[in-house]
Amino acid sequence: MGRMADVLAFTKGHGTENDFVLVPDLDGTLGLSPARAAFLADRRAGIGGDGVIRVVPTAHADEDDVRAQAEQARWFMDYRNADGSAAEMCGNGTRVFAAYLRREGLESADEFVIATRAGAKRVRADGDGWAVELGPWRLTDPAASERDGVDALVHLGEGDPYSAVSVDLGNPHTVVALPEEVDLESVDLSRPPVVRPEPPHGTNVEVVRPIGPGHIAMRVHERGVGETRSCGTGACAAAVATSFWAGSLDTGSTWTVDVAGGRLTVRLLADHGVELAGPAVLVADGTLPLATLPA
Ligand SMILES: N[C@@H](CCC[C@H](N)C(=O)O)C(=O)O
Repeated sequence: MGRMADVLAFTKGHGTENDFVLVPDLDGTLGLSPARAAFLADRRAGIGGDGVIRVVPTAHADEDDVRAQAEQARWFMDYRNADGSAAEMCGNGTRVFAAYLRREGLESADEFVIATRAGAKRVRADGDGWAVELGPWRLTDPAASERDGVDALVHLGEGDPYSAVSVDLGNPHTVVALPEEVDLESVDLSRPPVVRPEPPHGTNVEVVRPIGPGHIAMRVHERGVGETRSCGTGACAAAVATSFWAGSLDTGSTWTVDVAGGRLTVRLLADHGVELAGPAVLVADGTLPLATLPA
């Protein structure tokens, strides 16, 4: 499987409607330039997705620190955002990647480790879906955050900026504390949020509304994409930030996180560990003539 002489095989999948185009590159010879990734993610001219995942043996990864994970993890999730940029991590992507590896017989166990740019991550089958350990999380600026729970201001559309805290999940997140009087649905995520101080590598912005004990709703603007219907690392960052603001980063606490595309479960673990659980759906398979792809 993978590539026949002149076609590219792909699978379309999603996790809570955060959708991906998976392309197998089982011998590590597929060139996936930013332009190619962006073409595959294009919803009009290409296949369409929030991201593109190249499925490649860890031993064939370009990056030294990814190849160093080869002893633990046979397969590397090479994740690209819809604009073609590489991202360190994608929580929903890890579950869809795991479902793909199992369906294709590339992994056979119910629990295994995958390689990512943010380090090796353990995935396990969890009912109909998959769970993944995404930690360790860390506050990006512990000194500022611990002073008053805020280390950034986020401008969303017109009006005053909102207070936020930045959480690193391997990729960057800025979680906005939405004032009670502001309706989550009214927030303008049609344009990229402006974050100050400006994060050096950009950031994903989550806007969070508490629903009840251990329950939040979230919308997200993803770096390299735009507003998406879910973000797994974003859900973890939102649960961490909400716990932090509440002053109770209790190990073992479980959060239900409602996103536009469904529901995720986040569990805070010891030593800044965090587990994300939720569905992983493989929707369709197809092929594309290689000649239609940009170089
Ligand atoms: N949707 C993902 C995150 C994908 C990467 C992100 N856009 C970034 O650039 O960091 C998730 O489920 O975590």
